[in-house]
Amino acid sequence: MLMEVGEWQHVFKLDPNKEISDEDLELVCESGTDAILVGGTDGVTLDNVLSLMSRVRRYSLPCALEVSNIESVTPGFDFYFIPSVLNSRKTDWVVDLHIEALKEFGDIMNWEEIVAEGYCILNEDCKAAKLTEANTNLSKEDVIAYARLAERMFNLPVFYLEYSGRYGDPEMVQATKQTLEKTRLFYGGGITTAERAKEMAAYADTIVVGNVVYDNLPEALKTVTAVKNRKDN
Ligand SMILES: CC(C)=CCC/C(C)=C/CC/C(C)=C/CC/C(C)=C/CC/C(C)=C/CC/C(C)=C/CC/C(C)=C/COP(=O)(O)OP(=O)(O)O
Ligand SMILES: O=P(O)(O)OC[C@@H](O)CO
Ligand SMILES: [Mg+2]
Repeated sequence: MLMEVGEWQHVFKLDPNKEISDEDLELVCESGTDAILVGGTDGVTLDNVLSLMSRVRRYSLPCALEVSNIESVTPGFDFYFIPSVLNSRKTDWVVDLHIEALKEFGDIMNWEEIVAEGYCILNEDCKAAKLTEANTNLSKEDVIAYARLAERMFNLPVFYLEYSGRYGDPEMVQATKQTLEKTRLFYGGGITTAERAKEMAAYADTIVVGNVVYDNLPEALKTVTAVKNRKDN
């Protein structure tokens, strides 16, 4: 696991397909968050990725691309996060698109910059679940088995519990965290307040805050201090 990524506690996920003003972007990048993850499910193009990357690059924090399609991959990011949706019903989203990409980029990839993520999507209504035909009807035992698959069988550096757009079950996150030893647990979904950020950060290694940046920036900014000022920090 890359040392630096292993230290991230709080990350803002910015969607290249959404508008953000220069003033708001400055507040986000200077909030004290550990990194910016650029990614979204739909409408992600080379143009909007390049534009957002160059704007984030004015600030000194790490900037990573979470690859959602091969057309929008471009040099210039610090890291490339590569999702595999472990609970997808279609192999495209688990390995097939990855094999196609590796045939194209495999020879020139800098593996130091690559972070493979095992996604487990639990909100059936989010775009990522619909696109990937994820089986979101999972019990705690199922999720624990996916976490073990990610860590013990696939040796993935990141297991990502994704509830995008909906606040998840803290008990599920706690149980997953207790299962994992080396693999880092990312939690994302519905973190819209400092309280929620604090609650999920007590279990997940890294919390990812997305839509609230666009819906309520002052609340989004409070999630950073909520995580960074925790007693156990
Ligand atoms: C030239 C150069 C520098 C090369 C770099 C090398 C490199 C990084 C090459 C790529 C290698 C590689 C193996 C790529 C994988 C290709 C690929 C397309 C994989 C599939 C990815 C995937 C599973 C996508 C499905 C959607 C998904 C999980 C997206 C992640 C982000 C996410 C969940 C966003 C939130 O979405 P949602 O809330 O549902 O919707 P909104 O957008 O409205 O928020
Ligand atoms: O947009 P929200 O609900 O904060 O989710 C964040 C992230 O996990 C989405 O991929
Ligand atoms: Mg989003």
